[in-house]
Amino acid sequence: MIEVTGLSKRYGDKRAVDNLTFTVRPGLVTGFLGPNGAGKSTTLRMIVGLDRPTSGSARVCGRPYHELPTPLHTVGALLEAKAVHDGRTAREHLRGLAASHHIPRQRVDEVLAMVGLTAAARKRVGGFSLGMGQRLGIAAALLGDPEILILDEPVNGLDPEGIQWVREFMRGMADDGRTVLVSSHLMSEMQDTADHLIVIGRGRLAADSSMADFLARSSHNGTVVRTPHAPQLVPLLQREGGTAESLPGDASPDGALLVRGVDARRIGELAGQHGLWLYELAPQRVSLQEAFMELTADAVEYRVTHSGKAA
Ligand SMILES: Nc1ncnc2c1ncn2[C@@H]1O[C@H](COP(=O)(O)OP(=O)(O)OP(=O)(O)O)[C@@H](O)[C@H]1O
Repeated sequence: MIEVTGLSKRYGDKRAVDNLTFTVRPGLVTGFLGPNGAGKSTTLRMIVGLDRPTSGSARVCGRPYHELPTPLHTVGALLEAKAVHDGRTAREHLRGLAASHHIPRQRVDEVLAMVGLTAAARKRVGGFSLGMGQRLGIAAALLGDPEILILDEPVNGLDPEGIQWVREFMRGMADDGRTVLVSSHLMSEMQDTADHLIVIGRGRLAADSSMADFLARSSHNGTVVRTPHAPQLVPLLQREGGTAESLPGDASPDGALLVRGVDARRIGELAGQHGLWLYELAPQRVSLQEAFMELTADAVEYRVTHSGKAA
């Protein structure tokens, strides 16, 4: 469990993180999203004690990071590319880390196997591809068999096979009851991976909800309905509290409607009860990208109106 309470960080006049409060629960993959410069990395760095908050607190397993007796056994973090001696091999690098944290040597070979780097254990890290470097970073995070994993952009630069691997790895960790907090710019990737979302904009909390609820709130939701009987169907939908508008850009002779507020099943029932023909009844699957853009655009607009000038 990670508990962030009233967390703020100022750099001079800049509020990089502004009064954030949220909880990251075990057993779930929690996605941490926000536009560039929103304050994600700063927040993650404060959680793992690399940056000091201006105010507020971040606790992992009930304690501030610096009070954890054995931090590597509690939190494993992959933040920005770590400083690694290029001349060392992957195994030497991990053995160094293990030794300084009193972790038995054999754990190094275990984590190398977990991330698929056994064959590269004797290669010098300087010759590693970006993807191998990411795997090595994840191996380092796993050394202490931590309850909590924090991954900042773990799929950056990975090929599709690597992305798939990270996705399955995070799912496995969450299914195992661990807490997984992951930031990513790749919305399609997050949509397939995260159970829960924390979204920030300009350092502030913009959303803290399950993936399903986050998507359900989007105005992009709706059902496309194609019917020659729109004049009869639309009042029926309105009576049920729904709205119907012409589908933008649609030029077909039957005209398509985008219906909101009444689900596809009920639309079909209404049409059937009144003998109205439907040529198409298609619920729209809103993408995380669309829902995210909508939310973060709103946050910016709100701030402009609120203060009277662009913040
Ligand atoms: N050491 C620092 N000194 C001054 N400003 C900083 C410092 N670190 C971060 N910032 C500023 O704080 C804000 C938040 O930065 P941060 O890197 O946390 O955002 P982010 O959401 O991780 O962005 P990105 O997605 O681009 O990585 C930015 O405006 C950034 O310029």
